[in-house]
Amino acid sequence: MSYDKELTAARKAASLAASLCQKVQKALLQSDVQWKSDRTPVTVADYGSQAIVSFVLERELSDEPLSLVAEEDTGDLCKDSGKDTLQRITKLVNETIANDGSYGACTLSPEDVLRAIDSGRSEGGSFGRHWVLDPIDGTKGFVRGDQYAVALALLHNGKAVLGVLACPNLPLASIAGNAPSEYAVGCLFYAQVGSGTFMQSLDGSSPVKVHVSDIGNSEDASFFEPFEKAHSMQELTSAIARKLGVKAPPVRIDSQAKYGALSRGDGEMYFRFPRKGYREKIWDHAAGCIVVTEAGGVVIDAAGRPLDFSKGEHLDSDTGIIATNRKLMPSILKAVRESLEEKPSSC
Ligand SMILES: Nc1ncnc2c1ncn2[C@@H]1O[C@H](COP(=O)(O)OS(=O)(=O)O)[C@@H](OP(=O)(O)O)[C@H]1O
Ligand SMILES: [Mg+2]
Repeated sequence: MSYDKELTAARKAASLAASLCQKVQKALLQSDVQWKSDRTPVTVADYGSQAIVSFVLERELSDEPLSLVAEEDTGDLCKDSGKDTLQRITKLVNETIANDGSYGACTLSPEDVLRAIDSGRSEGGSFGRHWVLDPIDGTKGFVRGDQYAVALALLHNGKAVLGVLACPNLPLASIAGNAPSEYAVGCLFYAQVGSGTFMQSLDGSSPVKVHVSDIGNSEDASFFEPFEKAHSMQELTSAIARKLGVKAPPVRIDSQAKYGALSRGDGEMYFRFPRKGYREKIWDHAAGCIVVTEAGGVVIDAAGRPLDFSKGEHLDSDTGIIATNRKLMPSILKAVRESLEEKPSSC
């Protein structure tokens, strides 16, 4: 089955959302950042990005009802204190649509923007088609001025069948070895089941097919992990790396830009071990997972199982996530198992 039409719409949606995010990040105002009840930040760009993606998918795929599982909702924007923020988001969304030019004189009202954001309230599940969106993955990185991604995937009967990652600050050339890059930035990765993974620049260069690294000796391999210490146990990942004889220091970058970088061979492994009790969300992995697997890689949990996106908004894995190439996976799983057995149970 082909998802060409859906992929074209997803690339357009993620690219437009990324351009809104770039504009906000360049001149971020203090009032653009708010804190959610789970003590994570949300910005006008997270909301604007979600509204744009929902708008573009509705417009481009109008022959099917949109089911969207997305991170943000309008709870805080509907309060009186959210009115100015909603005006700012509406302006950003309309400017982005006008700049694109393909939707004529279309202008969204604040109510249209609220509706577009709230169309992301679907619960997903194992039947039918569900879009999965993180409008800004790595909001902390976004606020810091670092890496972030717009991550959009389509699930069909519980499986990710296409994924798009827009990474506005990721250099087009390899970031291997954490080397500061003088190259242009702004990458769009996309994959469709059975068709491989491609990367192009966000400003529209011709796509190139990408492939994960084929290094099979872990001593020559390097690994990615979350930038934020609170998102993964760095003492555990360094123990795993020691067992594998990895010499290179960890490459710590925010968001699913890690999956994108891995898919083109900038590094060989991505280790993610949240602390006990944290439940992973499908929008933090669905797009990245298909981008890596279609590039020849593997993404599994620490128990060796493929990620299951069919259970609603959460992944049922609570053991950690590993992405790598096929050659390295067996030795990594062994090192992970041993390191988890040695780990103090308080972690
Ligand atoms: N405690 C904890 N443990 C693990 N993961 C968490 C945790 N808290 C948040 N999150 C989720 O992490 C998303 C950011 O992605 P990363 O962890 O890969 O990036 S980072 O380098 O740490 O910033 C981040 O995505 P966004 O909220 O979209 O930014 C969260 O979904
Ligand atoms: Mg987010």
